[in-house]
Amino acid sequence: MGKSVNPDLAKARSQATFDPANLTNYLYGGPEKLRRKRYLPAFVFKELCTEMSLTDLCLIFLGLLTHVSDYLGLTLSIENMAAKEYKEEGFKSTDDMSREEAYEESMRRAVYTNKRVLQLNLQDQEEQYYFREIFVPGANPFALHYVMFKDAINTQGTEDQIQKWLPLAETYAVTGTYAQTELGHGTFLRGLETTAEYDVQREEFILNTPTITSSKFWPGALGKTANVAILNAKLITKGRNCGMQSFWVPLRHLETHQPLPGITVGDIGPKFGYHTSDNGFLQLNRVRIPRENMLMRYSKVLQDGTFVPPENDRLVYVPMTQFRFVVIGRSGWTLAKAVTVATRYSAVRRQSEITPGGGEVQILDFQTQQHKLFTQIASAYAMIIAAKAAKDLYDSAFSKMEKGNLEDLPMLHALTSSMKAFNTWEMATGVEQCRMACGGHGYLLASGIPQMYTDMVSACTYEGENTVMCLQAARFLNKCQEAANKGERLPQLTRFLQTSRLNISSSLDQDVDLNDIIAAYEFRAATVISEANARLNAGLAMGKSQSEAWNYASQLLVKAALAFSHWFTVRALIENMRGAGFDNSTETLLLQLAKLYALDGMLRYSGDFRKVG
Ligand SMILES: CCCCCCCCCCCCCCCCC/C=C/C(=O)SCCNC(=O)CCNC(=O)[C@H](O)C(C)(C)COP(=O)(O)OP(=O)(O)OC[C@H]1O[C@@H](n2cnc3c(N)ncnc32)[C@H](O)[C@@H]1OP(=O)(O)O
Ligand SMILES: Cc1cc2nc3c(=O)[nH]c(=O)nc-3n(C[C@H](O)[C@H](O)[C@H](O)COP(=O)(O)OP(=O)(O)OC[C@H]3O[C@@H](n4cnc5c(N)ncnc54)[C@H](O)[C@@H]3O)c2cc1C
Repeated sequence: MGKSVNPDLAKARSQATFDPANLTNYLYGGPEKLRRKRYLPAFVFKELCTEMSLTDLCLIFLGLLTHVSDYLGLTLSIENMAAKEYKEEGFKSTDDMSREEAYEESMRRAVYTNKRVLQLNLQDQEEQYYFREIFVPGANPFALHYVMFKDAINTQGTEDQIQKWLPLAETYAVTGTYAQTELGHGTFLRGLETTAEYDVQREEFILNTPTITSSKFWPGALGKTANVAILNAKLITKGRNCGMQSFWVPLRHLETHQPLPGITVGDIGPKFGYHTSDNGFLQLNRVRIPRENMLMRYSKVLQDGTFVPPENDRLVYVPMTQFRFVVIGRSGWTLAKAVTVATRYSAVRRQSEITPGGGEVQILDFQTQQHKLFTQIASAYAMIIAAKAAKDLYDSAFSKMEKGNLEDLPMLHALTSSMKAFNTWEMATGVEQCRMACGGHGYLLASGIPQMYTDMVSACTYEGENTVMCLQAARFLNKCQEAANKGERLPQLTRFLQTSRLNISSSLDQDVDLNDIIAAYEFRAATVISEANARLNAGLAMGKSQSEAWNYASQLLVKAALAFSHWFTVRALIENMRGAGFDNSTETLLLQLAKLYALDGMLRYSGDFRKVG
């Protein structure tokens, strides 16, 4: 079955002034990674789609080779193709299913992909993700298992604990979740009420959710899927509260999957999106676990109940920081998918005339449609590239941390917190703009865009509510501003607070200089951070306490964190586009895209930029 390309789409593509393969290779990390990424889904569909002819498959494969943008769209049609041919009970779209049926269908697909990942020995996390994403396009019931559950074991467990537990997770002998949030507290971790009291006689912890508000509430996979949790609770030993620690807590019987004694678990009910994730609740009624079940990489409880504190009590937060990086990256790719669908649609949708009597035009010809979409294409590239830049910083800092050097932890926390907030808010706005750019058809679930929005917009809340994350980043930025005020040495990432000057050479009648763009964003960030610091100090001068003055300045502090992230993103985009070794035509285009992104940002935040001249 040959798949003919719509002539309007073909025409639009034929006008490209660059070779998409250059970009695709860059975005996916090189030709070999890209080949693997494309091979995996085609391999699976060939295996699954009993009646799909080899010709079809070659067409798919060729289709994947030509246009990355088309790849995503084609993926959706492959999935539909597979929908008819799926070998087992049939591969049905979950759009028309009840929540129960949708969960079961997603679970069926996820279990299939889990088995195949093991049989194919796919070690690389990205390859695993690509393989799964095709088959479980919405929320994957195993998402917590794949990421936070295993990351917590790897980052909080001792070597012995990793040796013991990680193989169980890797082979799905257990299915895990990360249970931290409670009904009464999600943001304020020091307010968590679940207790883990050490019984020195039996060398066990007694886990308890003493109040209704202490019930664990929200963790993914808790409703039905998970049989073990990495659970965060307040450690009490020798009568002393030793703060939040992590514990390996069996929840359900490994054979019968029934809740274990003292455990009450269930699903929290329908949500705005993320329908195929069974977010759940958990109550613990004096459940006992052995002392060895506390994750003791950084802090320990000795047999006699002595608490050995961590070198830094923030190390228990590392799994959240790690996952914020995943969210930062996924935000850009989610927007990339949405704007790919909307742009392809805009090439094939003909509606209205530009010239009366001239016939209906491709809606992509309207300037307003181009503005809606091209700014989002630019934003998707900016977020993907800034996420790579942030991850490079993270990797270098994390390798130092693993050797015990924690000096970069505050910078890392500030960067992940602010970028997670910035990227997810920008993604949410951008995906919604793409949906609306498709008119009525964008409102159809079949377009794929509504689910992208309803699933991923939750990232503005989970992993640290965005406002709270901005305020966390602002703590670091404000400290840096105070140090700058005293002429002290600053961390590399914030030295611009001392050096940024506004000496723009560009004039309005010439093409703007890219260095001027970076300077403008840097100066805007420095100015907003300085203003927030001044507001905080003004609050103190008015006699407010430190916390009251913080609250008094908090709106500006949030703006400071977002201005910092915007600068980091613009700088990463321009510097990576200039240094990526593209051929001239591709580099020219990408720098145009970078300018579009930066100048659109100046228009959207024109108050800031006009204020700083
Ligand atoms: C293409 C390939 C991709 C590969 C893989 C992709 C797969 C996955 C795809 C996507 C799948 C999607 C699945 C998503 C499922 C959803 C999962 C969601 C999980 C969760 O939501 S888990 C729960 C998250 N909860 C939170 O984040 C809670 C937020 N609250 C807090 O962190 C804290 O309460 C606080 C930070 C807000 C406040 O902390 P505290 O009370 O201690 O008070 P302070 O503000 O005074 O902070 C004290 C000092 O500690 C520092 N600090 C705080 N946090 C950290 C940290 N994380 N790291 C380092 N330092 C930290 C503060 O800065 C303070 O220090 P200071 O020096 O005094 O400033
Ligand atoms: C889809 C989804 C999946 C999730 N998965 C998990 C999971 O697997 N495991 C898990 O443990 N948790 C999970 N969560 C819970 C998530 O981590 C929390 O919802 C999140 O941390 C926010 O906490 P909260 O819900 O208590 O909101 P709140 O903190 O109550 O936020 C409500 C409002 O209060 C404001 N606010 C709160 N504190 C401050 C402050 N200090 N300063 C200014 N404003 C403030 C916020 O900005 C927000 O506007 C998930 C949530 C969702 C939506």
